[in-house]
Amino acid sequence: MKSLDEARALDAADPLRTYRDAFDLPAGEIYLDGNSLGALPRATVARLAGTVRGEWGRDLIRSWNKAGWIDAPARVGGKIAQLIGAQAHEVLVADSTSVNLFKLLAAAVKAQPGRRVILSEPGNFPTDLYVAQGVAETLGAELRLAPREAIVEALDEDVAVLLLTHVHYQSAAMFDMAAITRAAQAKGALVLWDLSHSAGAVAVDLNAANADLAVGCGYKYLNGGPGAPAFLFVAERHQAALRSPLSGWMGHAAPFDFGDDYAPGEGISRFLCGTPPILGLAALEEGVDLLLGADLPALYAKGQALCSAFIDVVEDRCAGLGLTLATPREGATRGSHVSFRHEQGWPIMQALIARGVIGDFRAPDILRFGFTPLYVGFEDVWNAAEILRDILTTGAWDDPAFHARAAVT
Ligand SMILES: Cc1ncc(COP(=O)(O)O)c(C=O)c1O
Ligand SMILES: Nc1ccccc1C(=O)C[C@H](N)C(=O)O
Repeated sequence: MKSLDEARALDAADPLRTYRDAFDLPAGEIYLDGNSLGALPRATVARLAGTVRGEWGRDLIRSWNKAGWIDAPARVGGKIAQLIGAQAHEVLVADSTSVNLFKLLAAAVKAQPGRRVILSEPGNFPTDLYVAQGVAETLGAELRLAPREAIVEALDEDVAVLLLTHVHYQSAAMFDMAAITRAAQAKGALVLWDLSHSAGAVAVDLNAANADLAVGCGYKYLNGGPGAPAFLFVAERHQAALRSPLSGWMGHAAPFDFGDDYAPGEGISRFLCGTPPILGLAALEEGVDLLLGADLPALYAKGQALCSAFIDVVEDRCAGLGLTLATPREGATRGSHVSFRHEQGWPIMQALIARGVIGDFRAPDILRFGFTPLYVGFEDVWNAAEILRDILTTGAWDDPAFHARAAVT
């Protein structure tokens, strides 16, 4: 992409262009952080008002049956299944990604008594590693880390489960899900994929890859809102054997029998724990419905094209200004965000945010830009790169206000 005119022509030809109007985005800003918190769909505002005023306010307790509240985790899970190549009854919305990691890791380790190792890579998203450490401590297992180039060789007969994030949260590098799954299964291990940066961003086909287990966030590309409930996937063939370590009543075979003894529910329902967060589920359903209405192959192609355009324009217009690409160049091997390293990454990102380009910073030196194809366009790409160039060439980032650190990055 060589000019603003070219960017505008690409937007004019974009079949997904009208989706931007489905979001309530602040005027005058370029939002490039949908990989951390997706934008607000306009329909969500009305849906939440209806759920709060009508279902909660008027129908009260009757809404568990009347408004289908009790079925929401399976219903919304079944919709997410369409985005990740799973069958409807293999996906459930529940808890947070961290809690779902705990449930599935513990279930996978417990199901294979002869195997005591959880294998992952250093630099995986922290919660994945922290939860794995907690599971290992709780079950007397061990967390083993191996760099991704050596991950296949690190698989042996001690590994119960391989835990990987499909699209890396910093570099956006994407694993070959089918190949890694095959290699792990050949050694008798299960694989748990964290799809937080994949679902709604890139084509995922869990069933085609013969995947075992997966989890993912609801508040990134699914646009479910801050703290939206997460999802989990358990392949049909594993559902009868795996048991949730969090044996709450909503995962019981007959919660409303109120018996004293736990009996796991049929199928994936056993991975529910407590009462589902209905407001969060309602918001998430709106975000997922919006995605399901879109032409998904076109959506993923646009995400790749936006990222490639940003890489090209930044490398061209910001050449010699201290940025180094930290993301794979090849579109098919990365997710829908782009990272550049710069030794002054933090103040540069604060200066960008002050100019209305909302990305984020990841320690130690990563400037991260998310390109959510439903509401980001090529003109945004061009303008964001131009503002970045201006900040770098003028040195505007070197202001005390931009050096102050915030609690949440
Ligand atoms: C790969 C990955 N896993 C998990 C999470 C978060 O999990 P939780 O929603 O439990 O905070 C994130 C982002 O926060 C993430 O990027
Ligand atoms: N849940 C959050 C709450 C506050 C700030 C960021 C997050 C993120 O989701 C970070 C994201 N997972 C990341 O890839 O960095």
